[in-house]
Formats: sequence, structure tokens, C-alpha cells
Amino acid sequence: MPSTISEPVKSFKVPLPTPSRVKSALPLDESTKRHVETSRNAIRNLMSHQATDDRLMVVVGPCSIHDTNAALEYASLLAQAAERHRRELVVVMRVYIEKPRSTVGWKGLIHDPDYAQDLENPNNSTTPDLSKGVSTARKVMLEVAKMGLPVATELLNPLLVYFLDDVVSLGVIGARTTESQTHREMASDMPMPMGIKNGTDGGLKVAIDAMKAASRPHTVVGVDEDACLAYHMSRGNPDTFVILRGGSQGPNFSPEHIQAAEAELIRAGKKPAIVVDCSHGNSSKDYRNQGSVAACLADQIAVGAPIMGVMIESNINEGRQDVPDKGSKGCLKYGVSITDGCVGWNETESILESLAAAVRQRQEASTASSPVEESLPTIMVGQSLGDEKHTMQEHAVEVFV
Ligand SMILES: O=C[C@H](O)[C@H](O)COP(=O)(O)O
Ligand SMILES: C=C(OP(=O)(O)O)C(=O)O
Repeated sequence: MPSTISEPVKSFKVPLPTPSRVKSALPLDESTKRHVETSRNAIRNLMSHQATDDRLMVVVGPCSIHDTNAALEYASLLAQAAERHRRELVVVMRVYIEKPRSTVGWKGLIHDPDYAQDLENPNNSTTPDLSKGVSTARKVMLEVAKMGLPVATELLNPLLVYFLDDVVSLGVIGARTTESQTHREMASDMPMPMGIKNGTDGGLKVAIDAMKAASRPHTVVGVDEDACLAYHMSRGNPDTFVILRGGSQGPNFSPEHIQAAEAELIRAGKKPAIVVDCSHGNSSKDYRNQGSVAACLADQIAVGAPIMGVMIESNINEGRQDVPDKGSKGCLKYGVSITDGCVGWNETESILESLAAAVRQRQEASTASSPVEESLPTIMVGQSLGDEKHTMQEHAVEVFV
């Protein structure tokens, strides 16, 4: 007969350092701090369709990071590509150190920082090790940021985000937590722009509800400098946008989906800033489809669709591998995802090329058709949207004055 557990949880057994201790041990230097601030502002500008920045954001990188050496090799390839395309693309690296699981599975570097090393050493089975994980995750993000790449990550555990919030340029709320009040409270407290995915069923309303909730102040529970539970009022985060990632009802990256999403955002009084994920529900969870999704998005971008950014799951080598058991020496393939399948580096480069070419076309078209009014509906929309008595162009004028 199974024993019944009815005792309440009395205490947590393994202490974690406080976020402020880890931040002081692994500080942001002044130039990295400036880089984080500049890239957050660049993303904010893209969200508000500033005429001063007509580039496309591309959030690209591994589904998850399990091997920090491979992650940094990937980052150095990406930093060079970002430099090549700096006139067309704002390249942000996915540095995903925590994974939401549909049921169970590997939960990410922050829980299991020694995963790759432990595989090589059958006597070493020390995981999970969150104390080390928070520092390992912070170190890899700092390294990526120092290479000049803005860091994007899914903010999953609302207590762990405070170990990383100063180094992340773009936070994401994933499809499994978009409807969660705790995550909306966390988003309202974050100092960076936040992308909010549609729900796993493809529903956009939960993401728009999350944007509305995150824009307001909330009571948020965290820990103080002495590791005691505490709370404060968040400021409210006005810088949120939706990420269309498809879902169980199918993909949502077609021109009709983008137009419908734009209309829904405007009806809800939100800026029509839309990022589209080429992976997940939009690729039917097959990484080999990401290239054709990106090609369809490039066609739309070239003719001025209101797509502010694109997300791609990419790694050094393509595909995925099952998580080998601890001690399976030599089993782990280098630079291959242990979560979702990713496109490899060569394909990533050609996707970036084609997105950059689409942006050039869009830039050329907008320079050629200079009358400002013609391009107003998609490039000048301000935060005061939502009043249906106003036309888009009137809103644009409000933003200008
Ligand atoms: O992005 C990664 C996965 O899609 C997400 O973590 C869910 O994975 P799972 O359905 O394999 O658990
Ligand atoms: C888990 C992810 O995405 P989603 O929330 O869309 O499933 C992800 O981008 O890693």
C-alpha cells in the first residue's frame, strides 16, 4: 500500500547564495552594462517602429545550453555574422539555461551545470546543483554579452531570474507559462523588454492578456539581501510584445495570421510589434521546417509586413540527440541540442543572409516611397492605440507631436 504523505513541507534543505552575492562575485563591468542598456533600447526602438531604426531583430541560438564551451564557440560564430549584417539585423543570442517541460525531461544548465562533464566521468553524479548552476548560467551570459551579443532567455523560475536580470537584454515568457499570474508579475518587474509567446494551443489572447497584466504594478515575492523572503511593488513593464510560435491548432506565420495578429493587438490597444518563432508549433516541431518558415517570413518582410523579429533554434550542428545517461563516456555529440532539434550553423548563415536581403528590400522600398503618410500604418504607431475613434494616421501624428 502506498504511504500517504500529509506532513507539510517544513524547510528547504540545500541553501542557495543570494542573487546579490552572486552578482557581486560575477559583476557586470561598465562596458557590458552599457552594451546591455544599448541593446535593450535598440529592441525598444524596434518595438515602437521608430523610423530611426528599420532593422529586423533575429533571436537565434540553441534550444538549450548544456555545454558552455560549445555555447561560446557558437556565440563567436554568431558575433561575426551579427557584425556582417549589422545594417539590417539586430542579432540577439538565445542563451536558454532553463527549460520548461511538457511533462518531464532535462531542465537546463541552471539545474544541471555539470551535465556535459558528468557524462565523461561515470563517478561524478553530483547533479542537480543549483548553487553552481546560477553562477554557471550567469558566467555564460556574461561571456556572450562581452562578445557584443545581446542575451535572450526564457524567464521560467520567478526566483531564479534575479540572478540574471541585469545581463539579459530580452526576456521571454514561454508558451507554457503565458497564462501564469506569477510569470506576469515577474514580467512586470523586469528591467528589459519581454517577448510573450502565444499559448501552446496557438491562442493569442492569453499573450495579449499577459501584456496587459505585465504593464501594471504588482506585488512580487522574492528574497532580500539576507536571503529572507520579501516582497515589493513592481513598476509595470510597458515593453512587451507577442511571439507567434504556432500551437496545437497549427502554425501561425502566414500573411493572414500576421494581419490577424496585428489587428488583434491594435484592438487591444497594444503596439503591433510581432515576433515570429520559426520553430515549435510553427515548424511542427521538426527543425528541418524552420528554413521554409523563415523563407515565408522573408517574403513578407520584403513587402513591409509588420514583423519586428524572427526567432530561430540553431546550433553548431543540426538536429538533436537524446539525453545520454550519466557516465556514458563519449556518447555526447558536440554542438548538438539535447532538447529540441536545431538548424546547423551553415543553414543558420543562409537564413540570416535571406532575412538581411529581405530587410534591404524593405529599406529600399521605404526610401523610394518617401511620403511619410504612406508608411504610417506600420511604422509610427504609438502607445495610445486602442481608441477606436482614431485612425492609425491620427495615432501616428500623436506620436510625432
Ligand atoms: O523548446 C523546447 C521545448 O519545446 C520545450 O522545452 C518543451 O519540450 P518537451 O515538450 O520536450 O518537454
Ligand atoms: C520552450 C520554448 O518555446 P515555447 O515556449 O514556444 O514552447 C523555447 O523557445 O525554448
